[in-house]
Amino acid sequence: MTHYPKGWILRNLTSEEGLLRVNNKHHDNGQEYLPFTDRVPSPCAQDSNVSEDERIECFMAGDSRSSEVISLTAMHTLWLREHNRLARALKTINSHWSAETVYQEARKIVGALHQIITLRDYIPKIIGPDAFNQYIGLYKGYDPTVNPTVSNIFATAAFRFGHATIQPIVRRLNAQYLDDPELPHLQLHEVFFSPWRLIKEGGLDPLIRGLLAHPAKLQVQGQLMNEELTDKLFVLSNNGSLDLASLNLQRGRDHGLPGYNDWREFCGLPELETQTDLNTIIANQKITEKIMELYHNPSNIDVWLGGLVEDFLPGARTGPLFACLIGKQMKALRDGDRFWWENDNVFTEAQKNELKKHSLSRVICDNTGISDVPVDAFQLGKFPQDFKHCSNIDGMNLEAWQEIFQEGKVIFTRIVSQTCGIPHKFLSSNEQLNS
Ligand code: HEM
Repeated sequence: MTHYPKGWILRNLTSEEGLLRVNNKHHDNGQEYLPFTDRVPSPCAQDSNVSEDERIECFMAGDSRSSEVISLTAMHTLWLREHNRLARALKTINSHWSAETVYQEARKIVGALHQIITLRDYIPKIIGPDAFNQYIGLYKGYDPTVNPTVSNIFATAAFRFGHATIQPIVRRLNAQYLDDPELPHLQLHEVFFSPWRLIKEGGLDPLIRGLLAHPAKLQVQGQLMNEELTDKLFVLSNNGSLDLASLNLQRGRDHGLPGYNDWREFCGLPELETQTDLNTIIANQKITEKIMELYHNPSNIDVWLGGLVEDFLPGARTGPLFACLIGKQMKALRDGDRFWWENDNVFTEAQKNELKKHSLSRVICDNTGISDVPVDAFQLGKFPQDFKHCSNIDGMNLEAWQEIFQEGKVIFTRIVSQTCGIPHKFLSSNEQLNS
C-alpha cells in the first residue's frame, strides 16, 4: 500500500473494461455493490433469520477493513461507483482509449478527488483554520526533500483522534431525511462486520442520509469514546469483544512512541510539569486530577490520551498537539508527493479547474439515489433549509479529458479555460497525458 492519499482502497479489482469488479449477485436499486470476498464462508456476521444458503459474505476492497462497519462499507462502495462512473464517461468521450488507459485515468481522478476532499474540505475542520495556516499553508509545489511516509505518531496516536468522534448509534433516514420505521436505529456493535445489513436493509442511501444529517459524536473530556467501542468492539482477528481505547494505548506502547510531553516539545508547545500546568490546556479539573492519579507525572501520559483530551483549538476538533501532528503529516503527504494533483504536469490547468469544482456531495449525487445534499458534506446542516437539490451542486466537466483527433491521430488534448471559456487553448497530448 502507498502512504499517499490516492484512493488506494480501490486497488486490485480491475475488470477488462477498466472498471472495478462489482458484486454480480446483488444490486442497490440498479447501482453497484463491492464484490464479495473469494474466501468463503467468510467470518462476517449473518442475519439470524435466514438460512445458510442466503449468506452475505464480507465485501472485498483494496482495504481489508471495508466491512468493519457498514458506514465505512458505504464509503468504499461510493468510491467504487465513482471510479466506474468516471471510467464509463471517459470511455464515451475517448472511445480509442484502452481498458488500461481508462482504468488509470479514472483512478488518477479518484486519487485527486480524495486529495482535494481530504485537504480542502475535511482537515481544516479538524485542526482549525489557524493550525491549517501554520502547519500546512498554501501549496508551493513538489519538494523532493520532503519525506511523505506516514509517521508512527500519526497512525498510532494523532489520527486516532477519530475514534472519539464516532456515534454509538447508526441512523438510516428516508428521502425526507426522517427516521424510517422500517429501518430502526442500530447500535454500533450491530453493524460490525455485518454487510448483510447494507444489502438487505435499504442499501446505501438511508445510511448516507443518516451520516449527512447527523453530527459526528462531539468529543467531550468526560466521555472520550462511546461504550460500543470500549466494551463491544469486534475485529476479525479476535473472537471476543475488544476495547478500542486500550488497543490504541497498547499499540502506542508496542510501537515505542515517546510520551506526551516529548511530542509537545517536538511541536514547540510548552512542557507541562504539574496538574496546574495541565489545567492550562485541559479545562476539566476532574480529568486532570484523574490523569495525575494514574500517571503521577504529565511526562508519563500516553500521547494518544494526552493529545485527545486537550481543549479544542478555536474552530477545531482537536487540541494544539494533534493539530500540529496532523498538520505536519498532511503537509508532508502533499509536498513530498510528486503526483500531488496540483503539482505541475500532473493535470492540465483545465483539468485542475474542473477537479476543484467537485466535492463529496457531488460524488454522493452521482452515485446514489439521494437527490438533496448539503453543499459541503462535512458541514452539518438541517434538512431542508441547509440542503440543495443535486441539480444545483457543482461538479467537474470531463470534457477537459477529451482528446481531439486530427487525420486519424490523437493530436490535441482540449484545454477548456475556466475564466474566459473561449477561446480554447490546445496543447500536445504528449505533454498532457501522465497516465
Ligand atoms: C466505527 C468506526 C471505527 C472503528 C470500529 C475503528 C476501529 C479500529 C481498529 C480496530 C483499529 C486497529 C487498532 C489496533 O489494533 O491498534 C483502528 C486503527 C486506526 N483507526 Fe480506527 N476505527 C474507526 C474509525 C476511525 C476513524 C473515524 C478514524 C480517523 C478519523 C480512525 C483512525 C484510525 C487510525 C489512523 C488507525 C491506525 C491504522 C494503521 O496504523 O494502520 N478510525 N481503528
